[in-house]
Amino acid sequence: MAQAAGLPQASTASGQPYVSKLVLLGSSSVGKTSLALRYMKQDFSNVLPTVGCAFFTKVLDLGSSSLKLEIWDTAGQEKYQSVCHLYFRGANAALLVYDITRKDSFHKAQQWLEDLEKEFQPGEVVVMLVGNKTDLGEEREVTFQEGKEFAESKSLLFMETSAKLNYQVSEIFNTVAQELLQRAGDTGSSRPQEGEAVALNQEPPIRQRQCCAR
Ligand SMILES: Nc1nc2c(ncn2[C@@H]2O[C@H](COP(=O)(O)OP(=O)(O)OP(=O)(O)O)[C@@H](O)[C@H]2O)c(=O)[nH]1
Repeated sequence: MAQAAGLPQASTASGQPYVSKLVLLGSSSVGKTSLALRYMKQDFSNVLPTVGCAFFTKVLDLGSSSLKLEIWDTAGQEKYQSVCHLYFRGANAALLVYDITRKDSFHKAQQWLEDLEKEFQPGEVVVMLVGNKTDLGEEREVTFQEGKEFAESKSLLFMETSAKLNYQVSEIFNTVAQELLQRAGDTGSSRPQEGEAVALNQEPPIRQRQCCAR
């Protein structure tokens, strides 16, 4: 279904940050909450499964521009699936998270992508595939190459992370934020004019980044 209400837009007045909604999607226990907590609070601890959805905001300073990210951490448990679909309405960006030690979670991330494709027009949302738990390399079931190839085939951004070791966690959010700003037409040299509303869905589909890293 295409977006009806709540079109993904970064509305801003002069001097105000762009505002973008980012949703974390993926199977239960892949580490969505842990990635958000690591990024927001530099913390890693055993967390309880998310019920429904948790919400964080963070203002990123990206050179001459700033972006207010509203991070929506959804519950991965099957029983919350229908609720989670409500949360990704109006999203500007999505992180499709899987656990590199669980093939099933990789397949589930692919299903989430199909759901996003039903909800949004091509290129309307910045999507990054995120393979988490690289610290558990010995138990790996999804190779880096598999993740990268799938991401390339769908023109997604791709990175592997470890929330536990704080490996590439800020990078995933910063890379998505940069992509959002670029799509908002910000060149990094000027702030948007007062009252200007920038639609994030006017740009062509996502470019493949050379950001894949082990
Ligand atoms: N080894 C390792 N464990 C991790 C990592 N990230 C998360 N975990 C652990 O994985 C378990 C699940 O993490 P959560 O962050 O709750 O996962 P979630 O995807 O938010 O789960 P739901 O809320 O059920 O959707 C917890 O025990 C975390 O401590 C990581 O990078 N490495």
